[in-house]
Amino acid sequence: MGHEIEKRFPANAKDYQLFEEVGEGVSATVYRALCIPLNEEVAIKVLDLERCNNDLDDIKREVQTMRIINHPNVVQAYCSFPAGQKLWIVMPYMSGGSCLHIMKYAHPEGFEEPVIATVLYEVLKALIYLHSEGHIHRDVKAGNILIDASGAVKLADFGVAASMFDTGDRQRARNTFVGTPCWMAPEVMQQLHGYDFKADIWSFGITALELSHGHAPFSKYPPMKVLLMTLQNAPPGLDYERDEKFSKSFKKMVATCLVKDPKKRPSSEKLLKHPFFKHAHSNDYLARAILDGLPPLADRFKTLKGREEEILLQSRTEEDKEQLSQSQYIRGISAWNFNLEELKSQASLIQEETPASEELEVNGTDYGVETFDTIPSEHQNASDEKTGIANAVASRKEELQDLQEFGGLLATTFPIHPLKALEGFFDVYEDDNKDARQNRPVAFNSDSESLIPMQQISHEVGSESKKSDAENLEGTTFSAKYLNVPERQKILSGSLLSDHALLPARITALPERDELHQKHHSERYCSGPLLCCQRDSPKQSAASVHDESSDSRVVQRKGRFKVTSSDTGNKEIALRRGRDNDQRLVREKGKIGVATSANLACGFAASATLDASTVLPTLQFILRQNVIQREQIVKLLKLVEQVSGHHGEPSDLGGGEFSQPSLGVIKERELQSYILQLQQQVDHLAEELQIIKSKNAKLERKLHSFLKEREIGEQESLEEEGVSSGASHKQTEPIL
Ligand SMILES: Nc1ncnc2c1ncn2[C@@H]1O[C@H](COP(=O)(O)OP(=O)(O)OP(=O)(O)O)[C@@H](O)[C@H]1O
Repeated sequence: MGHEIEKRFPANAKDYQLFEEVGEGVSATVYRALCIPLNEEVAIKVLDLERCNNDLDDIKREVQTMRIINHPNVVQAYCSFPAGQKLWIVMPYMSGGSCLHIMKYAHPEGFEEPVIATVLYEVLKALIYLHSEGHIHRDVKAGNILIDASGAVKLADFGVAASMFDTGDRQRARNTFVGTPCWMAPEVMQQLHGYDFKADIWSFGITALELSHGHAPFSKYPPMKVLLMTLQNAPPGLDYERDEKFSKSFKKMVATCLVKDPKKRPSSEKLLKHPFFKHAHSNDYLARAILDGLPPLADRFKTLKGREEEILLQSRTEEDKEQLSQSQYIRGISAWNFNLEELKSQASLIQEETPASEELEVNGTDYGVETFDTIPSEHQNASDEKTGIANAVASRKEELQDLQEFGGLLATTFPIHPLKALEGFFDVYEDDNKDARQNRPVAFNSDSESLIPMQQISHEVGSESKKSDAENLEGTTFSAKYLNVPERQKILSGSLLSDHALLPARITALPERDELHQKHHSERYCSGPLLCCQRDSPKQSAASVHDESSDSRVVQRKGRFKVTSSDTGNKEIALRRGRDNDQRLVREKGKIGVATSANLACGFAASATLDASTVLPTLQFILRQNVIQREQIVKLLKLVEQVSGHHGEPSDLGGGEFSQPSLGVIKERELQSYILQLQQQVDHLAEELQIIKSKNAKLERKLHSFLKEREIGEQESLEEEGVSSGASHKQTEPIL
């Protein structure tokens, strides 16, 4: 089927006519469009690769997953191709839009139970399919549940999906922090033991609550607070009194999904057997119940955006951060940004006012109640105070130094020209920008590697950028506020694709809106990768709109971490959501580059040329890198914990000062996580070995039966020959 689709849908931008914008995510804008040769309405997701903060791995994975999946409840990609600096993904047009948009537009208090049962039933079928195929969706939420005109429900957005069959580095990437905080399972947040498809079951439970109330639990809180609440509160659920309009079986179904221990959550298959889903209705019912009377999707989308902008304007004057978060939620972008100062205040908010309203969301019956106020006794040991402070200072210094060293270690590369890096991956690679490329200082030869070391690039590019790259490589520093950096730097939880990046492609001209976005760009809340970036002044940000080279400020990227530099000489490091924080060294034609693991998975030729002597150092390099990355992540997480005032280790310093776990504890944790990592690697190798062994056994059996068959065949033909020669012999005998 996939092949037929690819054949049917042309992979060329000129065969499509873009109409209105119908959706916007962190990384993409979605348009209604017409496939001209087929006269078929489609949706086109347009990603700006040059400006996209997403790893190319993520994009490739998204496209790859969308292409191979084939299920009525999952949005499949018809085809994908680059168009200019953008990547277009052509897919079925779901004219009802997302459940989130329908809800925000017409059902702000949530849907009725039969509607919820119907939607969730279909989503669960999608999850059963995905899980059976080895995929974890990792971003199940109302915003990713799409409905078409006939009421058919499909799960969309594979931007952060992972494969259970990933091995090695990719598999370890499942220890990463991916998803959207409100819907994110605790084990995904903790990153301790990795996670599996049960993470989707948690998100499914949260989505059930979202559809019931019109918003996800904790959605009005900033991300850091959401993380802490999810980890420390009892799981949210339907309240037996407050949610009395909902049936007991619904409440129970939600409660089975929202169990903190993933092992105790049911599989998607098992969940489908829950009595609640007996209340599911047909697609027709759904269309009648929630789509009848709604204006066209593009109009609804415009209205919702308008509302968001109003809130955005208000929040600018009132500094109402929660409203900002809510405004993004309304539009369907679970996108937030926050700075470390804010984290501190958020953390204090949590301590000061654990909200009664959230307690109501707790399924008080089944779960032990853990609260933020509960301080383990070891935290209260006053004698640790002095040591704690000394350790805090020493450790902070050490961390700062380590982080700086880490910055130096980031002399790894990122595809400077994403389209080129993706060449051969999409259905068609249009090198339609050759001229521009020739004039541009990029580090690609026509047939060369897509990935070249940054140092090398800095030699090859023009002198301007040579200088700045060299500077950046030399003097990379961290710039988080509490590490003595300017306040204007912010952390974004999100892969932010700035709106203005897509302005030229926009069909719907909304000058006021665009102006607004330029004006407030720096304050938009974005979801996706955690990203610490420069908070540009409106002037700077406007300049960056037109400055094609602005991306060149990114001088180093390494998984979650991105080191950038600005013209003013400020250096910054970006902390990005590590959808895939692994990188691999690729040797090809004598050059060394660092490629993300999916590059290899996608069959880049480089890996094929490796020989045994290059593999070993490469693997050692990867291992070292991973260990370093992991350590840095753990450190940064700890720093965030300190800022928030919450950590699980001794020394509550009181007096509003940061608490600081002792150096020994930190080292111990690091070692533990390292051991864990090694264990996982060993497990994996064992798994892989097992798979190879069973493949071998299969092949041996096949070979054996083949040889046997051949032997039998030979024997038979010999016998036949013997018989016939015997017969002829017999015949000739009398003659002789
Ligand atoms: N096939 C489609 N038909 C109609 N609308 C769509 C379609 N695909 C996506 N949309 C709309 O566009 C929005 C953004 O799309 P999508 O979620 O794929 O982008 P994204 O950048 O990956 O989002 P996210 O912020 O969740 O990472 C969706 O929430 C939905 O409202």
